[in-house]
Amino acid sequence: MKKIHAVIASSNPAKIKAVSTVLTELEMAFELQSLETDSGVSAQPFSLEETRLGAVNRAQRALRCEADIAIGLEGGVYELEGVLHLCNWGALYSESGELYTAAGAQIPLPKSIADPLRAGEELGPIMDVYAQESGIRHHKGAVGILTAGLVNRDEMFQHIVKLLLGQYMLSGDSVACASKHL
Ligand SMILES: O=P(O)(O)OP(=O)(O)OP(=O)(O)OC[C@H]1O[C@@H](n2cnc3c(O)ncnc32)[C@H](O)[C@@H]1O
Ligand SMILES: [Mg+2]
Repeated sequence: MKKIHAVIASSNPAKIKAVSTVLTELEMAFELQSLETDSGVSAQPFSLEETRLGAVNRAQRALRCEADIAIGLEGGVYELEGVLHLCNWGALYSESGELYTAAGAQIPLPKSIADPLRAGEELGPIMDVYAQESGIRHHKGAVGILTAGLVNRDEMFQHIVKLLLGQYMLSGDSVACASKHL
């Protein structure tokens, strides 16, 4: 069975856990490397386009370490009918240069979170103040706080990783097919 070499373009534990959980569930032989890459967008993306681009840039930059696949995951916010929403995007680049993208959960943000975001603060620290906890971005995330723990950030990213890997496996572009019983 060929071992798939995957890179996740972040050192955020919620993102690393999402990828390793999905690869483990798929019973793939894999090696997962974590590599911090520049997203090439602002620290707090403020539109669907910017959030998606952050994920794509991360994946593209992470592929430079000669992996079979590189995955970028990015959280952001965007405005819908006057309400700021959390949004999440993922991108997967295969070693042959094919790009796969997918969006994940979106959920409205309360005004007390949206106001400081509009004033230029980052969501991570705002969430820590809001929930009176520390390092929320690294585990349950805003989505975990806003769903009473029913969907934590790593679970939310797992869904995106499945959407990415599923498209990649279907494409025939995939060492993943050889590495798994598909
Ligand atoms: O180290 P990286 O990979 O950059 O991880 P990050 O937590 O900064 O995550 P993103 O860059 O993808 O997210 C962009 C911003 O939105 C924040 N953010 C996004 N989703 C969040 C969530 O569910 N909970 C807390 N903060 C979140 C995050 O803290 C950043 O300020
Ligand atoms: Mg970040």
